[in-house]
Amino acid sequence: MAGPTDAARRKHKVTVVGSGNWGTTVAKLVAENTREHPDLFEEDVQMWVYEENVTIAPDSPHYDAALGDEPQKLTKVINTYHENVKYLPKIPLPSNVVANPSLLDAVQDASILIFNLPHEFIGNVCKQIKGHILPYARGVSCIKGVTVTDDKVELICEYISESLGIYCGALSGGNIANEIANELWCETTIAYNTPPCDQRPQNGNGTGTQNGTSNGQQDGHFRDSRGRPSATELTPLPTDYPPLDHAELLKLFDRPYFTVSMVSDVVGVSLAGALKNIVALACGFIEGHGWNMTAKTAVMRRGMLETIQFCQEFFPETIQEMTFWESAGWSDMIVSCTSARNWRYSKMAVERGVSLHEIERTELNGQKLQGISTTKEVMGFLKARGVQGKYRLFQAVEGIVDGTFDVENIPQLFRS
Ligand SMILES: NC(=O)C1=CN([C@@H]2O[C@H](COP(=O)(O)OP(=O)(O)OC[C@H]3O[C@@H](n4cnc5c(N)ncnc54)[C@H](O)[C@@H]3O)[C@@H](O)[C@H]2O)C=CC1
Ligand SMILES: O=C(CO)COP(=O)(O)O
Repeated sequence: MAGPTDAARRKHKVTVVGSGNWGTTVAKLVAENTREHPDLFEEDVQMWVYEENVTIAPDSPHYDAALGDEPQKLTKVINTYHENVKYLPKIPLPSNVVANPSLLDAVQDASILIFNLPHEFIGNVCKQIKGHILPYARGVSCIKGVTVTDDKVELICEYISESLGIYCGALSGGNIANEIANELWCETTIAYNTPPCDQRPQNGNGTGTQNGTSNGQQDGHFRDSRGRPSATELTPLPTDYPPLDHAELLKLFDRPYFTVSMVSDVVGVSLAGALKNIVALACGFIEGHGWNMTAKTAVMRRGMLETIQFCQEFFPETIQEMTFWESAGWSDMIVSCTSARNWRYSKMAVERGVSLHEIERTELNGQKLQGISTTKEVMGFLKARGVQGKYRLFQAVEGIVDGTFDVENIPQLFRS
């Protein structure tokens, strides 16, 4: 059947759910791309902002003497000055990033939902938007973390898929938001298995997927990221929209300063991104204690082994070891253990002799350390199964966070 003419085509409306350091950066790069591809995407990108009041410092170019230090709504400041002065200061945003304090209004009619907020808030967000999104919306989760419910560990993209009844892929990589916002080159990984019901014939050669990403299921029924059947029926993307496959996702996310690799291993990409935050805390503790790069590489190596072990033990169905050589694997491990927030602030905690919670409260200005909750969640899951002893580095990190294990004893973990 012939598709719609260009004139009759709808375009994808893109919404970023979240506006922290990474949320705002991703909104920026995606908005640059929606401008460059008006045939595929609506130009404006909605960015849901968890509304709060901010005060503009007198040395800021946006300081208004008439208002002085009177608090202003963050959304209003972003839409007026095109800058997220709290979570991504000094980075000009394209004017087509539209900050929206209403979650339901921001997601309304969006066919592409980019979830990008600390993982502890995703449950509440999904509860609020369930039933208020397009049934055929598609998601990409940029969130690094897991959800642990009823003694089960779930990938964030899986959780989103199941609670909203939509397909959701995962974006993760060695990505420091401030560097990418400053357009310093890096790469990332997107795992997205185009649902069979969305696949369109392309150039007469069958489906439009690359890299053999089809999950092999043709009836429109929803399968989770591990290929398991679910009772939920996935609503196909209507054919008057442009297709949404790897080629279109590259057009949405890839920038000259942000190189995207598309893969199919949603489990590996998601878990590598979540678990490296535990290892990053360990590296910060190590360095805060006075050890240096050689000690950190030992911890990174051990952390990667425990990460792969965790994936193989609990998610054996689709895990692909090559994923750990993608940006989502070793690149993220290295950058997180040498220059990201979980490393930086756990180092500071040891240097100052205060708890990580205290550092998060006093130093991060509203930003979150995902490693703290991920350690607790993952260890809770391992303990419920009685296998915590097989994950000695993760266990030690939990002990250090709780004050029951001394950083000094980390080398003992490496002695058989
Ligand atoms: N910042 C970075 O360099 C990178 C972050 N990530 C991941 O991106 C995800 C999002 O992190 P960031 O954007 O950096 O966040 P952030 O840590 O910079 O900011 C925290 C955000 O949480 C929001 N918030 C606070 N309370 C909330 C509530 N009750 N409900 C909903 N939102 C609330 C704040 O408004 C703010 O937008 C995380 O999973 C992180 O691991 C991934 C790659 C790079
Ligand atoms: O995921 C990240 C690096 O790839 C960012 O990590 P932090 O949250 O520790 O800054």
